[in-house]
Amino acid sequence: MKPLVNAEQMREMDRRTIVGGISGFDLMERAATGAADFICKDSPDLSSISILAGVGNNGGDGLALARILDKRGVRAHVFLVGDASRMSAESRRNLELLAQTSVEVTRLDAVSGITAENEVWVDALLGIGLDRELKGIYADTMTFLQNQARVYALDVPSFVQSDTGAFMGPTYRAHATITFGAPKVGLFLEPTRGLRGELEVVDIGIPGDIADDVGHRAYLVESSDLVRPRRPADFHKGRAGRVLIIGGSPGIVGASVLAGKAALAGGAGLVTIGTTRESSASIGLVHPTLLSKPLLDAEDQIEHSLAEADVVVIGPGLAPNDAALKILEAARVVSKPVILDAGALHLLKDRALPSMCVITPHPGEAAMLLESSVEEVLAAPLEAARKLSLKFNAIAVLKTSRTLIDDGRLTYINSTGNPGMAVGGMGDVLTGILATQLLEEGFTAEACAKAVCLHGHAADVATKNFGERGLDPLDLIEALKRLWPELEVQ
Ligand SMILES: NC(=O)C1=CN([C@@H]2O[C@H](COP(=O)(O)OP(=O)(O)OC[C@H]3O[C@@H](n4cnc5c(N)ncnc54)[C@H](OP(=O)(O)O)[C@@H]3O)[C@@H](O)[C@H]2O)[C@@H](O)CC1
Ligand SMILES: Nc1ncnc2c1ncn2[C@@H]1O[C@H](COP(=O)(O)OP(=O)(O)O)[C@@H](O)[C@H]1O
Ligand SMILES: [K+]
Repeated sequence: MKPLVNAEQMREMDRRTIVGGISGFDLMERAATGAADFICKDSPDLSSISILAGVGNNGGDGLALARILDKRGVRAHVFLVGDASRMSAESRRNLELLAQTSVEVTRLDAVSGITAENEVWVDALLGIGLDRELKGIYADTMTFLQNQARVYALDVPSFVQSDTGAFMGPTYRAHATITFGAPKVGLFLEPTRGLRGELEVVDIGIPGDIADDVGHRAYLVESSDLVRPRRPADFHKGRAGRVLIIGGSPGIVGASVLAGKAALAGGAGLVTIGTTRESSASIGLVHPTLLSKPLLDAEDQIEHSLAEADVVVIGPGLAPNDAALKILEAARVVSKPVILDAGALHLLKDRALPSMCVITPHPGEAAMLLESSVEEVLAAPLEAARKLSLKFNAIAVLKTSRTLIDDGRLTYINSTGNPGMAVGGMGDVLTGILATQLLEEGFTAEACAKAVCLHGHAADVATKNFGERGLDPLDLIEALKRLWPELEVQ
Protein backbone atom coordinates (compact mmCIF):
# COMPACT_ATOMS: atom_id res chain seq x y z
CA MET A 1 0.00 0.00 0.00
CA LYS A 2 1.37 3.36 -1.01
CA PRO A 3 1.97 5.79 1.89
CA LEU A 4 0.49 9.26 1.38
CA VAL A 5 1.59 12.37 3.25
CA ASN A 6 0.05 15.55 4.57
CA ALA A 7 1.74 18.96 4.53
CA GLU A 8 3.06 18.65 8.08
CA GLN A 9 4.68 15.28 7.35
CA MET A 10 6.17 16.55 4.07
CA ARG A 11 7.67 19.58 5.83
CA GLU A 12 9.12 17.32 8.50
CA MET A 13 10.63 15.05 5.83
CA ASP A 14 12.15 18.08 4.07
CA ARG A 15 13.43 19.48 7.37
CA ARG A 16 15.10 16.27 8.49
CA THR A 17 16.65 15.74 5.07
CA ILE A 18 18.10 19.25 5.21
CA VAL A 19 19.45 18.61 8.73
CA GLY A 20 20.98 15.41 7.30
CA GLY A 21 23.10 17.48 4.93
CA ILE A 22 21.16 18.05 1.70
CA SER A 23 20.47 21.76 1.34
CA GLY A 24 17.01 23.23 0.73
CA PHE A 25 18.39 24.63 -2.52
CA ASP A 26 19.44 21.14 -3.63
CA LEU A 27 16.01 19.73 -2.80
CA MET A 28 14.43 22.46 -4.91
CA GLU A 29 16.89 21.73 -7.71
CA ARG A 30 16.04 18.03 -7.63
CA ALA A 31 12.31 18.83 -7.65
CA ALA A 32 12.70 21.19 -10.62
CA THR A 33 14.97 18.79 -12.52
CA GLY A 34 12.44 15.99 -12.05
CA ALA A 35 9.69 18.29 -13.27
CA ALA A 36 11.75 19.33 -16.31
CA ASP A 37 12.47 15.69 -17.17
CA PHE A 38 8.79 14.80 -16.98
CA ILE A 39 7.61 17.81 -18.98
CA CYS A 40 10.22 17.29 -21.73
CA LYS A 41 9.27 13.62 -22.03
CA ASP A 42 5.55 14.34 -21.93
CA SER A 43 5.72 17.27 -24.37
CA PRO A 44 8.65 16.29 -26.65
CA ASP A 45 8.07 19.15 -29.11
CA LEU A 46 8.08 21.82 -26.41
CA SER A 47 9.70 25.05 -27.61
CA SER A 48 8.25 27.62 -25.21
CA ILE A 49 6.50 27.65 -21.86
CA SER A 50 4.96 30.09 -19.38
CA ILE A 51 5.46 29.63 -15.67
CA LEU A 52 3.23 31.16 -13.05
CA ALA A 53 5.35 31.43 -9.90
CA GLY A 54 4.41 32.48 -6.36
CA VAL A 55 6.84 33.81 -3.79
CA GLY A 56 6.90 30.68 -1.59
CA ASN A 57 9.01 27.62 -2.22
CA ASN A 58 6.50 26.28 -4.72
CA GLY A 59 7.27 29.40 -6.76
CA GLY A 60 10.97 28.65 -6.16
CA ASP A 61 10.47 25.27 -7.84
CA GLY A 62 8.96 27.12 -10.81
CA LEU A 63 11.90 29.55 -11.03
CA ALA A 64 14.42 26.71 -10.96
CA LEU A 65 12.38 24.89 -13.60
CA ALA A 66 12.52 27.97 -15.87
CA ARG A 67 16.33 28.01 -15.67
CA ILE A 68 16.64 24.26 -16.31
CA LEU A 69 14.28 24.38 -19.30
CA ASP A 70 16.09 27.45 -20.67
CA LYS A 71 19.32 25.47 -20.57
CA ARG A 72 17.58 22.73 -22.57
CA GLY A 73 16.61 25.19 -25.29
CA VAL A 74 13.00 25.88 -24.22
CA ARG A 75 12.00 29.58 -24.20
CA ALA A 76 10.58 30.22 -20.73
CA HIS A 77 8.60 33.21 -19.49
CA VAL A 78 8.03 33.57 -15.73
CA PHE A 79 5.09 35.53 -14.32
CA LEU A 80 5.86 36.28 -10.68
CA VAL A 81 2.94 36.86 -8.31
CA GLY A 82 3.25 38.22 -4.76
CA ASP A 83 5.57 40.23 -2.58
CA ALA A 84 9.11 39.22 -3.61
CA SER A 85 10.57 40.60 -0.38
CA ARG A 86 9.00 37.57 1.39
CA MET A 87 10.88 34.98 -0.65
CA SER A 88 12.89 32.26 1.08
CA ALA A 89 16.66 32.31 0.56
CA GLU A 90 16.40 29.37 -1.91
CA SER A 91 13.68 31.00 -3.99
CA ARG A 92 15.51 34.34 -4.02
CA ARG A 93 18.69 32.64 -5.24
CA ASN A 94 16.70 30.96 -7.99
CA LEU A 95 15.24 34.32 -9.00
CA GLU A 96 18.71 35.86 -9.08
CA LEU A 97 20.08 33.00 -11.17
CA LEU A 98 17.52 33.79 -13.87
CA ALA A 99 19.42 37.02 -14.61
CA GLN A 100 22.14 34.87 -16.21
CA THR A 101 19.65 33.16 -18.55
CA SER A 102 17.39 34.28 -21.36
CA VAL A 103 14.28 33.61 -19.24
CA GLU A 104 11.95 36.61 -19.27
CA VAL A 105 10.52 37.55 -15.85
CA THR A 106 7.36 39.67 -15.53
CA ARG A 107 6.01 40.82 -12.16
CA LEU A 108 2.28 40.27 -12.34
CA ASP A 109 -0.28 42.47 -10.54
CA ALA A 110 -3.28 41.55 -12.67
CA VAL A 111 -4.07 38.81 -15.14
CA SER A 112 -4.35 41.43 -17.86
CA GLY A 113 -0.55 41.71 -17.59
CA ILE A 114 -0.08 38.26 -19.09
CA THR A 115 1.37 38.81 -22.53
CA ALA A 116 2.82 35.48 -23.58
CA GLU A 117 0.71 33.28 -25.81
CA ASN A 118 2.24 29.95 -24.93
CA GLU A 119 0.12 26.86 -25.07
CA VAL A 120 1.92 25.16 -22.23
CA TRP A 121 1.75 26.57 -18.69
CA VAL A 122 3.20 25.61 -15.36
CA ASP A 123 1.31 26.35 -12.15
CA ALA A 124 3.92 27.03 -9.44
CA LEU A 125 1.84 29.59 -7.59
CA LEU A 126 1.16 27.77 -4.31
CA GLY A 127 1.97 24.31 -2.96
CA ILE A 128 1.51 22.73 0.43
CA GLY A 129 1.65 26.21 2.03
CA LEU A 130 -1.86 27.08 0.77
CA ASP A 131 -3.83 27.84 3.91
CA ARG A 132 -6.69 30.16 2.97
CA GLU A 133 -9.14 31.04 0.27
CA LEU A 134 -7.73 32.33 -3.02
CA LYS A 135 -8.58 35.95 -3.67
CA GLY A 136 -7.67 38.66 -6.18
CA ILE A 137 -4.89 37.76 -8.56
CA TYR A 138 -4.47 34.33 -6.93
CA ALA A 139 -8.05 33.41 -7.86
CA ASP A 140 -7.89 35.19 -11.24
CA THR A 141 -4.84 33.24 -12.38
CA MET A 142 -6.63 29.95 -11.64
CA THR A 143 -9.54 31.12 -13.82
CA PHE A 144 -7.01 32.12 -16.48
CA LEU A 145 -5.53 28.60 -16.48
CA GLN A 146 -8.98 27.15 -17.26
CA ASN A 147 -8.51 28.34 -20.82
CA GLN A 148 -4.98 27.11 -21.40
CA ALA A 149 -4.35 24.07 -23.54
CA ARG A 150 -1.94 22.22 -21.27
CA VAL A 151 -1.14 23.01 -17.63
CA TYR A 152 1.42 21.19 -15.49
CA ALA A 153 0.84 21.72 -11.75
CA LEU A 154 3.92 21.63 -9.53
CA ASP A 155 3.44 19.64 -6.32
CA VAL A 156 -0.34 20.27 -6.24
CA PRO A 157 -2.69 22.38 -8.37
CA SER A 158 -2.62 25.73 -6.55
CA PHE A 159 -6.34 25.68 -5.71
CA VAL A 160 -6.09 22.44 -3.71
CA GLN A 161 -5.60 22.17 0.02
CA SER A 162 -3.16 19.26 -0.01
CA ASP A 163 -4.33 17.57 3.22
CA THR A 164 -8.03 17.46 2.44
CA GLY A 165 -8.40 17.90 -1.31
CA ALA A 166 -10.69 20.87 -0.58
CA PHE A 167 -10.92 23.60 -3.23
CA MET A 168 -9.85 27.04 -2.00
CA GLY A 169 -10.81 28.98 -5.12
CA PRO A 170 -11.56 28.63 -8.84
CA THR A 171 -10.36 25.35 -10.32
CA TYR A 172 -8.84 24.30 -13.64
CA ARG A 173 -8.11 20.87 -15.12
CA ALA A 174 -4.40 20.07 -15.00
CA HIS A 175 -2.85 17.98 -17.76
CA ALA A 176 -0.55 16.47 -15.11
CA THR A 177 0.52 17.12 -11.54
CA ILE A 178 4.20 16.67 -10.73
CA THR A 179 4.47 16.16 -7.00
CA PHE A 180 7.69 16.18 -5.00
CA GLY A 181 9.06 13.72 -2.47
CA ALA A 182 5.84 11.83 -1.72
CA PRO A 183 2.24 11.83 -2.96
CA LYS A 184 -0.03 14.21 -1.02
CA VAL A 185 -3.28 12.81 0.42
CA GLY A 186 -5.57 15.43 -1.11
CA LEU A 187 -4.55 14.45 -4.66
CA PHE A 188 -6.40 11.12 -4.31
CA LEU A 189 -9.76 12.40 -3.15
CA GLU A 190 -12.60 13.39 -5.43
CA PRO A 191 -13.18 15.84 -7.01
CA THR A 192 -9.47 16.79 -6.96
CA ARG A 193 -8.45 13.46 -8.45
CA GLY A 194 -10.50 14.23 -11.54
CA LEU A 195 -8.82 17.63 -12.00
CA ARG A 196 -5.18 16.89 -11.25
CA GLY A 197 -4.53 14.86 -14.41
CA GLU A 198 -1.81 12.27 -14.54
CA LEU A 199 0.26 12.12 -11.35
CA GLU A 200 4.05 12.01 -11.47
CA VAL A 201 5.94 11.59 -8.19
CA VAL A 202 9.48 12.97 -8.35
CA ASP A 203 12.04 11.41 -6.02
CA ILE A 204 13.94 14.30 -4.41
CA GLY A 205 16.18 12.02 -2.36
CA ILE A 206 14.38 11.95 1.00
CA PRO A 207 16.14 9.05 2.77
CA GLY A 208 13.87 6.01 3.28
CA ASP A 209 14.34 5.94 7.06
CA ILE A 210 13.18 9.55 7.35
CA ALA A 211 10.13 8.82 5.19
CA ASP A 212 9.25 5.82 7.39
CA ASP A 213 9.88 7.67 10.61
CA VAL A 214 7.36 10.47 10.06
CA GLY A 215 4.66 7.85 10.76
CA HIS A 216 2.24 7.57 7.89
CA ARG A 217 -1.44 8.03 8.60
CA ALA A 218 -2.90 7.49 5.13
CA TYR A 219 -2.37 4.86 2.45
CA LEU A 220 -3.56 4.35 -1.09
CA VAL A 221 -4.80 0.82 -1.78
CA GLU A 222 -4.24 -0.40 -5.34
CA SER A 223 -4.98 -3.55 -7.31
CA SER A 224 -1.31 -4.55 -6.94
CA ASP A 225 -2.04 -4.96 -3.19
CA LEU A 226 -4.54 -7.75 -3.85
CA VAL A 227 -2.14 -10.61 -4.58
CA ARG A 228 -2.37 -13.47 -2.09
CA PRO A 229 -1.08 -17.03 -1.70
CA ARG A 230 -2.84 -19.94 -3.32
CA ARG A 231 -4.68 -22.27 -1.00
CA PRO A 232 -2.86 -25.43 0.07
CA ALA A 233 -4.04 -28.68 -1.49
CA ASP A 234 -5.61 -29.93 1.76
CA PHE A 235 -7.79 -26.85 2.25
CA HIS A 236 -11.39 -27.52 3.33
CA LYS A 237 -14.61 -25.56 3.72
CA GLY A 238 -14.26 -25.25 7.48
CA ARG A 239 -10.93 -23.51 7.01
CA ALA A 240 -12.34 -21.26 4.32
CA GLY A 241 -14.79 -20.03 6.94
CA ARG A 242 -18.48 -19.53 7.64
CA VAL A 243 -20.35 -16.33 6.91
CA LEU A 244 -23.77 -15.59 8.39
CA ILE A 245 -25.69 -12.84 6.56
CA ILE A 246 -28.76 -11.50 8.31
CA GLY A 247 -31.23 -9.70 6.07
CA GLY A 248 -33.38 -10.47 3.07
CA SER A 249 -36.71 -9.25 4.41
CA PRO A 250 -39.62 -9.87 1.98
CA GLY A 251 -39.35 -7.57 -1.04
CA ILE A 252 -35.61 -7.01 -0.52
CA VAL A 253 -34.44 -10.60 -0.38
CA GLY A 254 -32.23 -10.00 -3.44
CA ALA A 255 -29.84 -7.84 -1.41
CA SER A 256 -29.00 -10.74 0.92
CA VAL A 257 -28.60 -13.11 -2.04
CA LEU A 258 -26.18 -10.69 -3.74
CA ALA A 259 -24.13 -10.41 -0.54
CA GLY A 260 -24.18 -14.21 -0.19
CA LYS A 261 -23.16 -14.87 -3.80
CA ALA A 262 -20.36 -12.31 -3.46
CA ALA A 263 -19.14 -14.03 -0.28
CA LEU A 264 -19.04 -17.36 -2.13
CA ALA A 265 -17.22 -15.77 -5.08
CA GLY A 266 -14.77 -14.26 -2.59
CA GLY A 267 -13.99 -17.72 -1.24
CA ALA A 268 -16.17 -18.29 1.84
CA GLY A 269 -16.61 -21.98 2.73
CA LEU A 270 -20.23 -21.83 3.87
CA VAL A 271 -22.67 -18.95 3.56
CA THR A 272 -25.95 -18.89 5.44
CA ILE A 273 -28.65 -16.28 5.00
CA GLY A 274 -30.51 -15.66 8.26
CA THR A 275 -33.82 -14.25 7.14
CA THR A 276 -37.60 -14.44 7.55
CA ARG A 277 -39.48 -17.72 7.25
CA GLU A 278 -41.05 -16.45 4.01
CA SER A 279 -37.74 -15.43 2.38
CA SER A 280 -35.94 -18.50 3.68
CA ALA A 281 -38.02 -20.79 1.49
CA SER A 282 -36.87 -19.05 -1.70
CA ILE A 283 -33.12 -18.62 -1.06
CA GLY A 284 -32.07 -22.19 -1.91
CA LEU A 285 -34.17 -22.08 -5.07
CA VAL A 286 -32.49 -18.86 -6.25
CA HIS A 287 -28.97 -20.10 -5.48
CA PRO A 288 -28.60 -23.67 -4.21
CA THR A 289 -25.15 -23.09 -2.67
CA LEU A 290 -26.60 -20.63 -0.17
CA LEU A 291 -27.96 -22.08 3.07
CA SER A 292 -30.81 -20.33 4.86
CA LYS A 293 -32.36 -20.14 8.32
CA PRO A 294 -35.52 -18.27 9.40
CA LEU A 295 -33.65 -16.34 12.13
CA LEU A 296 -35.80 -13.23 11.86
CA ASP A 297 -38.80 -15.37 12.89
CA ALA A 298 -37.04 -17.82 15.21
CA GLU A 299 -35.44 -15.99 18.10
CA ASP A 300 -34.35 -19.22 19.80
CA GLN A 301 -31.96 -20.05 16.94
CA ILE A 302 -30.10 -16.72 16.93
CA GLU A 303 -27.50 -17.38 19.61
CA HIS A 304 -26.49 -20.76 18.18
CA SER A 305 -26.26 -19.37 14.63
CA LEU A 306 -24.10 -16.45 15.74
CA ALA A 307 -21.84 -18.86 17.60
CA GLU A 308 -21.37 -21.04 14.50
CA ALA A 309 -20.31 -18.20 12.19
CA ASP A 310 -16.78 -16.83 11.75
CA VAL A 311 -17.96 -13.49 10.36
CA VAL A 312 -21.43 -12.02 10.82
CA VAL A 313 -23.05 -9.55 8.41
CA ILE A 314 -26.19 -7.73 9.50
CA GLY A 315 -28.12 -5.52 7.13
CA PRO A 316 -28.39 -6.38 3.41
CA GLY A 317 -32.10 -6.22 2.65
CA LEU A 318 -32.92 -6.01 6.35
CA ALA A 319 -36.08 -4.16 7.38
CA PRO A 320 -35.11 -2.17 10.51
CA ASN A 321 -37.80 -3.65 12.79
CA ASP A 322 -38.01 -5.36 16.20
CA ALA A 323 -36.69 -8.68 14.88
CA ALA A 324 -33.64 -6.87 13.50
CA LEU A 325 -33.12 -5.12 16.83
CA LYS A 326 -33.10 -8.45 18.66
CA ILE A 327 -30.40 -9.77 16.33
CA LEU A 328 -28.32 -6.64 16.82
CA GLU A 329 -28.67 -6.98 20.57
CA ALA A 330 -27.57 -10.63 20.47
CA ALA A 331 -24.62 -9.79 18.17
CA ARG A 332 -23.38 -7.12 20.58
CA VAL A 333 -21.64 -9.68 22.75
CA VAL A 334 -20.01 -11.84 20.05
CA SER A 335 -16.25 -11.63 19.80
CA LYS A 336 -15.89 -12.00 16.04
CA PRO A 337 -16.06 -9.52 13.18
CA VAL A 338 -19.55 -8.10 12.65
CA ILE A 339 -20.29 -6.02 9.53
CA LEU A 340 -23.21 -3.63 9.89
CA ASP A 341 -24.62 -2.52 6.55
CA ALA A 342 -27.74 -0.99 4.98
CA GLY A 343 -30.82 -1.72 7.20
CA ALA A 344 -28.68 -2.28 10.32
CA LEU A 345 -27.20 1.21 10.06
CA HIS A 346 -30.65 2.64 10.80
CA LEU A 347 -30.63 0.98 14.23
CA LEU A 348 -27.35 2.23 15.63
CA LYS A 349 -28.48 5.34 17.47
CA ASP A 350 -27.60 5.15 21.18
CA ARG A 351 -26.72 1.47 20.87
CA ALA A 352 -23.55 -0.26 22.05
CA LEU A 353 -21.99 -2.14 19.14
CA PRO A 354 -20.03 -5.39 18.93
CA SER A 355 -16.36 -5.03 19.84
CA MET A 356 -15.12 -5.97 16.34
CA CYS A 357 -17.40 -3.93 14.18
CA VAL A 358 -17.28 -2.65 10.59
CA ILE A 359 -19.85 -0.09 9.43
CA THR A 360 -20.36 0.53 5.71
CA PRO A 361 -22.39 3.70 5.14
CA HIS A 362 -22.81 5.49 1.82
CA PRO A 363 -22.83 9.31 2.15
CA GLY A 364 -26.58 9.42 2.90
CA GLU A 365 -26.23 6.87 5.69
CA ALA A 366 -23.06 8.60 6.94
CA ALA A 367 -24.94 11.90 7.15
CA MET A 368 -27.67 10.19 9.19
CA LEU A 369 -25.12 8.56 11.51
CA LEU A 370 -23.19 11.80 12.03
CA GLU A 371 -26.35 13.95 12.24
CA SER A 372 -24.88 15.99 9.42
CA SER A 373 -25.71 16.45 5.72
CA VAL A 374 -24.59 14.63 2.57
CA GLU A 375 -22.98 17.89 1.38
CA GLU A 376 -20.91 18.16 4.57
CA VAL A 377 -19.84 14.52 4.35
CA LEU A 378 -18.74 14.90 0.72
CA ALA A 379 -17.01 18.24 1.35
CA ALA A 380 -14.74 16.68 4.00
CA PRO A 381 -14.83 12.90 3.50
CA LEU A 382 -11.57 12.17 5.37
CA GLU A 383 -12.93 13.96 8.40
CA ALA A 384 -16.31 12.21 8.10
CA ALA A 385 -14.71 8.75 7.91
CA ARG A 386 -12.57 9.50 10.97
CA LYS A 387 -15.58 10.81 12.91
CA LEU A 388 -17.61 7.70 12.04
CA SER A 389 -14.87 5.43 13.27
CA LEU A 390 -14.43 7.31 16.54
CA LYS A 391 -18.14 7.79 17.21
CA PHE A 392 -19.02 4.13 16.74
CA ASN A 393 -15.68 2.62 17.81
CA ALA A 394 -15.70 0.69 14.53
CA ILE A 395 -13.82 0.42 11.26
CA ALA A 396 -15.70 2.86 9.03
CA VAL A 397 -16.02 2.14 5.30
CA LEU A 398 -17.35 5.38 3.84
CA LYS A 399 -18.58 4.39 0.37
CA THR A 400 -18.12 7.04 -2.29
CA SER A 401 -16.51 7.04 -5.71
CA ARG A 402 -13.19 6.98 -3.75
CA THR A 403 -14.18 4.89 -0.75
CA LEU A 404 -12.34 5.64 2.51
CA ILE A 405 -11.59 3.10 5.21
CA ASP A 406 -10.73 4.48 8.64
CA ASP A 407 -10.01 2.77 11.96
CA GLY A 408 -9.60 5.96 13.99
CA ARG A 409 -5.82 5.88 13.50
CA LEU A 410 -5.13 5.12 9.85
CA THR A 411 -7.02 6.00 6.69
CA TYR A 412 -6.95 3.98 3.47
CA ILE A 413 -8.10 5.50 0.18
CA ASN A 414 -9.31 3.16 -2.53
CA SER A 415 -8.07 3.67 -6.08
CA THR A 416 -10.29 1.26 -8.03
CA GLY A 417 -13.87 1.34 -9.30
CA ASN A 418 -15.85 3.29 -11.86
CA PRO A 419 -19.21 4.99 -12.41
CA GLY A 420 -20.70 1.71 -13.68
CA MET A 421 -20.97 0.86 -9.98
CA ALA A 422 -23.63 3.50 -9.47
CA VAL A 423 -26.44 0.95 -9.41
CA GLY A 424 -28.45 -0.67 -6.63
CA GLY A 425 -26.94 -3.85 -5.22
CA MET A 426 -23.26 -2.88 -5.57
CA GLY A 427 -23.05 -2.16 -1.83
CA ASP A 428 -24.48 -5.61 -1.04
CA VAL A 429 -21.77 -7.20 -3.20
CA LEU A 430 -19.12 -5.19 -1.33
CA THR A 431 -20.47 -6.45 1.98
CA GLY A 432 -20.11 -10.08 0.86
CA ILE A 433 -16.54 -9.45 -0.31
CA LEU A 434 -15.73 -7.66 2.97
CA ALA A 435 -16.88 -10.70 4.92
CA THR A 436 -14.52 -13.00 3.01
CA GLN A 437 -11.56 -10.64 3.31
CA LEU A 438 -12.10 -10.55 7.09
CA LEU A 439 -12.23 -14.37 7.10
CA GLU A 440 -8.92 -14.42 5.29
CA GLU A 441 -7.03 -11.69 7.16
CA GLY A 442 -8.86 -11.06 10.41
CA PHE A 443 -10.40 -7.85 11.71
CA THR A 444 -8.21 -5.04 10.38
CA ALA A 445 -8.77 -1.86 8.43
CA GLU A 446 -6.20 -3.11 5.93
CA ALA A 447 -8.35 -6.19 5.22
CA CYS A 448 -11.39 -3.93 4.72
CA ALA A 449 -9.35 -1.71 2.39
CA LYS A 450 -8.35 -4.72 0.29
CA ALA A 451 -11.99 -5.81 0.08
CA VAL A 452 -13.02 -2.39 -1.19
CA CYS A 453 -10.16 -2.41 -3.68
CA LEU A 454 -11.06 -5.93 -4.87
CA HIS A 455 -14.70 -4.86 -5.34
CA GLY A 456 -13.63 -1.89 -7.48
CA HIS A 457 -11.03 -3.91 -9.38
CA ALA A 458 -13.62 -6.56 -10.26
CA ALA A 459 -15.91 -3.76 -11.48
CA ASP A 460 -13.08 -2.30 -13.59
CA VAL A 461 -12.47 -5.70 -15.18
CA ALA A 462 -16.21 -6.31 -15.66
CA THR A 463 -16.71 -3.00 -17.44
CA LYS A 464 -14.08 -4.01 -20.01
CA ASN A 465 -16.53 -6.73 -21.10
CA PHE A 466 -19.87 -5.13 -20.37
CA GLY A 467 -19.29 -1.36 -20.49
CA GLU A 468 -20.06 0.96 -17.58
CA ARG A 469 -23.67 1.75 -18.30
CA GLY A 470 -25.90 -1.17 -17.38
CA LEU A 471 -23.27 -2.99 -15.32
CA ASP A 472 -25.09 -5.52 -13.14
CA PRO A 473 -23.78 -6.45 -9.67
CA LEU A 474 -23.99 -10.06 -10.88
CA ASP A 475 -21.52 -9.19 -13.68
CA LEU A 476 -19.14 -7.95 -11.00
CA ILE A 477 -19.47 -11.24 -9.10
CA GLU A 478 -18.66 -13.17 -12.30
CA ALA A 479 -15.63 -10.94 -12.94
CA LEU A 480 -14.45 -11.47 -9.36
CA LYS A 481 -14.38 -15.25 -9.82
CA ARG A 482 -12.28 -14.87 -12.95
CA LEU A 483 -9.76 -12.66 -11.15
CA TRP A 484 -8.42 -15.35 -8.84
CA PRO A 485 -5.95 -16.99 -11.25
CA GLU A 486 -4.30 -13.58 -11.67
CA LEU A 487 -4.34 -12.68 -7.96
CA GLU A 488 -3.21 -15.97 -6.45
CA VAL A 489 0.49 -16.79 -6.40
CA GLN A 490 2.29 -20.01 -5.36
N1 LIG B 1 11.02 23.03 1.85
C1 LIG B 1 11.71 22.38 0.92
O1 LIG B 1 12.82 22.14 1.13
C2 LIG B 1 11.06 22.00 -0.35
C3 LIG B 1 9.84 22.51 -0.75
N2 LIG B 1 9.34 22.29 -1.95
C4 LIG B 1 8.23 23.08 -2.48
O2 LIG B 1 7.84 24.05 -1.54
C5 LIG B 1 6.43 24.07 -1.43
C6 LIG B 1 6.03 24.59 -0.10
O3 LIG B 1 6.58 25.84 0.02
P1 LIG B 1 6.10 26.90 1.10
O4 LIG B 1 6.05 26.23 2.42
O5 LIG B 1 6.99 28.05 0.97
O6 LIG B 1 4.61 27.19 0.69
P2 LIG B 1 3.92 27.63 -0.69
O7 LIG B 1 2.94 26.59 -1.01
O8 LIG B 1 4.91 27.98 -1.73
O9 LIG B 1 3.11 28.92 -0.22
C7 LIG B 1 3.83 30.05 0.13
C8 LIG B 1 3.05 31.04 0.94
O10 LIG B 1 1.89 31.49 0.28
C9 LIG B 1 1.04 32.14 1.21
N3 LIG B 1 -0.34 31.74 0.98
C10 LIG B 1 -0.99 30.67 1.45
N4 LIG B 1 -2.25 30.63 1.01
C11 LIG B 1 -2.40 31.72 0.20
C12 LIG B 1 -3.49 32.21 -0.54
N5 LIG B 1 -4.69 31.59 -0.57
N6 LIG B 1 -3.31 33.34 -1.23
C13 LIG B 1 -2.12 33.97 -1.21
N7 LIG B 1 -1.04 33.54 -0.52
C14 LIG B 1 -1.18 32.43 0.19
C15 LIG B 1 1.55 31.77 2.59
O11 LIG B 1 2.30 32.82 3.11
P3 LIG B 1 1.69 34.02 3.96
O12 LIG B 1 1.09 34.98 2.95
O13 LIG B 1 0.64 33.45 4.86
O14 LIG B 1 2.84 34.61 4.67
C16 LIG B 1 2.46 30.55 2.24
O15 LIG B 1 3.44 30.35 3.21
C17 LIG B 1 6.01 22.68 -1.73
O16 LIG B 1 4.68 22.59 -2.14
C18 LIG B 1 7.01 22.28 -2.81
O17 LIG B 1 6.53 22.73 -4.08
C19 LIG B 1 10.08 21.45 -2.90
O18 LIG B 1 10.86 22.31 -3.63
C20 LIG B 1 10.92 20.42 -2.22
C21 LIG B 1 11.81 21.04 -1.20
N1 LIG C 1 -18.78 6.38 -9.47
C1 LIG C 1 -18.33 5.38 -8.69
N2 LIG C 1 -17.02 5.05 -8.69
C2 LIG C 1 -16.56 4.06 -7.89
N3 LIG C 1 -17.34 3.33 -7.05
C3 LIG C 1 -18.64 3.61 -7.00
C4 LIG C 1 -19.21 4.64 -7.80
N4 LIG C 1 -20.54 4.70 -7.52
C5 LIG C 1 -20.80 3.74 -6.61
N5 LIG C 1 -19.66 3.09 -6.28
C6 LIG C 1 -19.52 1.99 -5.30
O1 LIG C 1 -20.67 1.14 -5.39
C7 LIG C 1 -21.14 0.79 -4.10
C8 LIG C 1 -22.55 1.34 -3.89
O2 LIG C 1 -22.99 1.00 -2.60
P1 LIG C 1 -24.42 1.40 -2.02
O3 LIG C 1 -24.67 2.84 -2.27
O4 LIG C 1 -24.50 0.89 -0.63
O5 LIG C 1 -25.37 0.56 -2.98
P2 LIG C 1 -26.58 -0.42 -2.66
O6 LIG C 1 -27.12 -0.04 -1.31
O7 LIG C 1 -27.57 -0.16 -3.73
O8 LIG C 1 -26.03 -1.80 -2.70
C9 LIG C 1 -20.14 1.37 -3.10
O9 LIG C 1 -19.15 0.41 -2.81
C10 LIG C 1 -19.52 2.54 -3.87
O10 LIG C 1 -18.21 2.85 -3.44
K1 LIG D 1 1.23 24.56 -7.50
